[in-house]
Amino acid sequence: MTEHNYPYDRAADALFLDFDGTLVDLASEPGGVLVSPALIEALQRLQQESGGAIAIVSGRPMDELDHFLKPLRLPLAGVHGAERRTADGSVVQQPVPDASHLQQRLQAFADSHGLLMERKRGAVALHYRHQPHLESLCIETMSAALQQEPGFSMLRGKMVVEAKPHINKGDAIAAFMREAPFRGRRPVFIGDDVTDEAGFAWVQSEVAKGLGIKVGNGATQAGLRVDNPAAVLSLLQQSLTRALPASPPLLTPASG
Ligand SMILES: O=P(O)(O)OC[C@H]1O[C@H](O[C@H]2O[C@H](CO)[C@@H](O)[C@H](O)[C@H]2O)[C@H](O)[C@@H](O)[C@@H]1O
Repeated sequence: MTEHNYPYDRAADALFLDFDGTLVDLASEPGGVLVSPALIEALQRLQQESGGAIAIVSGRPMDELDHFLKPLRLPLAGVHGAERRTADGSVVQQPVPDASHLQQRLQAFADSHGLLMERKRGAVALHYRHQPHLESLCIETMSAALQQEPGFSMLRGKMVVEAKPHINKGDAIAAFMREAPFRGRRPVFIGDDVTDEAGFAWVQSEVAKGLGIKVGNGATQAGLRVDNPAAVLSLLQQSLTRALPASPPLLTPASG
């Protein structure tokens, strides 16, 4: 890997990180993810040594991200960008449609099928990890419910189907990139899921000229690929300790 395509340079780049499946391994329940002290330490040092140009961009609400990442207070985008905390600590809430009817309707469906439903501000997630055979039914039910509820987009993730406002992770990263200390840097986004493709598309656009790094298998438009959250942590740790370039084995071309 040459210096030119070095995957992340803390002095010159702005780093955007997805949470589930990227920084932490997926768990059977949303509350069950484990955050290692080594990850907290790496993120803390990166925040200090990158001039604060690091943010988490997640489908989760920001209060959950704060909970899992405590004692860190990082810039955050939650609910796929519907809410953001900027580097100076200001909170920006995007206007979102009222999700209460949708949540009510889906709660009845979830209860009757023993599914887990997550309520978020302006969004709702229907999890079928414990009942994968109900995937099609969940997608059909969400799709039908959204016919009655304009203002939401349907988004499929890992064992989950979500309704969220018409905003995506690309919009959230673009908003950070208009602000200090991100402005003027090259955006690098690391993510693992279909929900991260909008982020890859934006960072690799002609406007942003950045880099997307996909975690794990699956089709992607990201330029590079890394194996799993453990390898992401190694990449973050390497970027703290090594001069350019980092050792190549962690990253491979994503090729589709
Ligand atoms: O954008 P992300 O940070 O990747 O968040 C996406 C969704 O992550 C969570 O669900 C996923 O992780 C759970 C814990 O590992 C897992 O049980 C579930 O099957 C996954 O879909 C979270 O619960 C959602 O709200 C996020 O949108």
